Amino acid sequence: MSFAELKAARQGKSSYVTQNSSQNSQSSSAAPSQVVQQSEESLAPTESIYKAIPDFLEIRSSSGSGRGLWAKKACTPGQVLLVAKPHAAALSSEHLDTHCAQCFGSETDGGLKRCTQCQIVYYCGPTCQNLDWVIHKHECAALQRIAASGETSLPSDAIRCLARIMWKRQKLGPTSSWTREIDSLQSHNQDLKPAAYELHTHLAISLVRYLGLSSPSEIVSFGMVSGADLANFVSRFVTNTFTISDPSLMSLGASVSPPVALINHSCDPNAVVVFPRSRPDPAQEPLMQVIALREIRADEEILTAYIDTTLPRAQRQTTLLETYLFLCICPLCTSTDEVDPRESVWCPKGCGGMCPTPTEENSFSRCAKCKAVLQKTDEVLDAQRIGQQALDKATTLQLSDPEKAHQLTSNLIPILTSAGLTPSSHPLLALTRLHQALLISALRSPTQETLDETIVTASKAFSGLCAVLRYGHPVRGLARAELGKLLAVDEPSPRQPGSGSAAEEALRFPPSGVKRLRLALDTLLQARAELGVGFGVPNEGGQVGRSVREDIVKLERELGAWKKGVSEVMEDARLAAKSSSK
Ligand SMILES: C[S@@+](CC[C@H](N)C(=O)[O-])C[C@H]1O[C@@H](n2cnc3c(N)ncnc32)[C@H](O)[C@@H]1O
Repeated sequence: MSFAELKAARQGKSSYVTQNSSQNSQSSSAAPSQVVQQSEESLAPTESIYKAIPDFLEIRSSSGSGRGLWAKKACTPGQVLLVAKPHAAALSSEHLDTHCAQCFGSETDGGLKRCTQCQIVYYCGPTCQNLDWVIHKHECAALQRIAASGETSLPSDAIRCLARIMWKRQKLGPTSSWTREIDSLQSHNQDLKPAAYELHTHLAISLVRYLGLSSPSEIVSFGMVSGADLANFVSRFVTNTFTISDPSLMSLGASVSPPVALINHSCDPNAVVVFPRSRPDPAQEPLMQVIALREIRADEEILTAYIDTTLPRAQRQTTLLETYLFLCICPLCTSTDEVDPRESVWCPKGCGGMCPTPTEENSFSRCAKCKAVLQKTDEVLDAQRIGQQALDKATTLQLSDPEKAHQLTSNLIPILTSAGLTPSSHPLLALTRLHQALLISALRSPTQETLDETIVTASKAFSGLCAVLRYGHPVRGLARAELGKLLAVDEPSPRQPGSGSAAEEALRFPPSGVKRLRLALDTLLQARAELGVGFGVPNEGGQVGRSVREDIVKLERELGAWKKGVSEVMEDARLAAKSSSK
């Protein structure tokens, strides 16, 4: 449900206003002394083919993290560093009938038309269908083959993306710059651990089945000579694949872009990869953009985060090691700070400081500010354990059984909060964000209570995110925009005096009446500025930034009308007082 629909749903209720208005710079994880600049002469032939890389960036290699992209000149927050259309992209199965398979636009942008042959993929219209036909003609046959075989589930987005690369590779040939860029992606095929090897083998087998290959020799037509080539190809894909997201960061599918894949990882990144869809051109979308999150110095490496950096260090490192085969030594992973807000508990004495969350191995913990020792370590450990279990379960259930998922998040959040976990601490932050998403999707005809509960949850989630993500991060900007939009949905009548002291009333959150509208406006103005960084200054916050700007205009109008209403009432009162005194 959109916020506009939500606002419309709330308009059934008499509206207060309507009545009155009659209307730091981080260093790279690679050791600088080991960085080698790749001059044109020293570049391997494949490395000079990245046409998307602008002049102010260059490829350099380091012994720690291989090739990477480095800034030759200083860059500013919100600067677009790199723009690239993925070499290949595939929608995940649940979005095949809600998004265009070519430009990834959603059905809400306009009606979608189904491919009459496979009846599985959809397009915005003939333009997108024609643009995609060169690859879809193979895909269409493969999808029809799958349907005819009686298979009930479709191949995953990973398999469909891999197949799209294979067909394009077959069309363009092994010497095209497109294929050379794909072939230059890093592969970890030689160093795979058993679990990863199994995953890659499974992917390769599913791919061969989907392509309809019946003998090993058929692989030759794709420019590969052996099964080892195929294994390498799959390994390259796993190491270099990107999730395509919509402008509100909902995951839509998988993609591969060799120039963007040159960027190495940091858990405290100086850049992000987004798909802002600011002025969508069907031939160019889904368009990836790498945006600077902060000032980047000349000779500093561009680093993005491959994983969710709101997670604690151990979880981040496990994922990076399993999927990308490296041990992260970024500043966040090697920090010796006493407390990481991702793993923190409020001071037991209430001084406002934080203690590191205790662990099974080390249960001693004390406040970093006043040094008070944390006593209830078992309670914290239990809360974390059951919180993680509930989070896993609620995440799995959120689409199939949202009520059950909501029950889990509602029950667990108070337990974790009373154990003292801070809003930015894992798994409390993740549970709060999930709770917020579940509340929003259930807000069809909200009551004042459900709306206010959603606003309180959104505010807690936002404050947790602010402690762990730097200003401008798109996740933070979107959370701020969501909070502002929720505050703008309604402006309940000011609460009657008597329900609390004036001071208590002033502190109540969310506020009521015009104070709520002012807070909404203020939050949306800040969200617009923050989205402007995370989605790139020239993109003006992307699609969400655009809708925030529209909300701001409406709110300013409402506030203007409210002010006018109040001054008219005051004037009437003044005139009445004057005439009665005569
Ligand atoms: C998407 S690629 C990045 C480009 C890659 N360095 C190259 O040479 O093509 C991901 C791989 O780069 C390496 N890598 C990325 N970030 C790293 C880091 N912070 N430390 C060490 N290795 C890293 C890992 O081998 C990882 O699997």
